[in-house]
Amino acid sequence: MSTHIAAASGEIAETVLLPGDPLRAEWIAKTYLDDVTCYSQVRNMLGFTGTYRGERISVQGTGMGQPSISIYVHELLAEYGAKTLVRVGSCGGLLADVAIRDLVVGISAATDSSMNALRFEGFHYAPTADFSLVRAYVEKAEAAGARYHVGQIFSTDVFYHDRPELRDRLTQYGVLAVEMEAAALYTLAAKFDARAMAVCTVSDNLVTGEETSADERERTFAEMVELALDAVSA
Ligand SMILES: Nc1nc(Cl)c2ncn([C@@H]3O[C@H](CO)[C@@H](O)[C@H]3O)c2n1
Repeated sequence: MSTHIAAASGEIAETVLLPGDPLRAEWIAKTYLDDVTCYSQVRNMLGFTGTYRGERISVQGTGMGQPSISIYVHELLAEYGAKTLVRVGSCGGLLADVAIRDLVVGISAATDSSMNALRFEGFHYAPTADFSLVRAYVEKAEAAGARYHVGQIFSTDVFYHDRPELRDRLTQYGVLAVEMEAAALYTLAAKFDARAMAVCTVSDNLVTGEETSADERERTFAEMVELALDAVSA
C-alpha cells in the first residue's frame, strides 16, 4: 500500500488508464474490463484492475490539476511498477478547427505550473509523450475514421484565468488545447523511464464558444477510451 493508493503489491497492472474523475474510472472498468476488482477507495479516488482481451489493465482516477495527478502517477511508477500510463481526459480547444467532440493527442505539453520551473530551475523542460503510444493511438484513430489532432497542448494550473491574452498567445503559436494534467504526467514518466500519453476529447472550444452537451461528452469519451484500450493492447 502507498500513501494514497491502498493496493497490495501486484494488484495494479503495468498499463494504467488515467481519467481525472474517479467515477469515470469506475465506468471504464465496469464497461470495458472483465474480472474487475477495486484495489483502492482512498479519498474516493477509485482504482480498478481487470482484463481487456485477456490483458491486465488498471484504471486509476487522478483528480484535477498537476499536483493531484503527480501524487497518483508518482506512486504508480515508484511503488507499483507501472510502465505505461495513458491519460484519458477532456480539454478545451484553442484553435477553431479543434472542434468539439474531436480527439486531441498531446505530443508535448507546455505549462504555466511552477512545478517544472522549480524542478528544472534555469531551463525550460519540454514534457513529451511517448512516440510508440502516440503512433499506436493514431493508427487506431485512423482505422476508426475518428476526427483527431496531434500536437502541443497546454497544462494550466488555473481553470479560471484572469489573463485572456495568454490564451490568445497560445492560439497564435498553434497550441491545440488546454487541460490541467499532461505536463506533470509526461515529466514523471520520463523520470521513471515509463511510457505516457495524454489523449483528450474536446469538451468545448474556447475560440468558437461551442460546448458539448453532457451526453455528447459521454459518447466521445467512450470512443476515446475504446481507442486507448485498443492502442495499449495492440
Ligand atoms: N483549464 C481547463 N480548461 C478547459 Cl476549457 C478544460 N476542459 C477540460 N479540462 C479538464 O477538465 C478539468 C477541468 O474541468 C481538468 O482536469 C482539465 O484537465 C479543462 N481545463
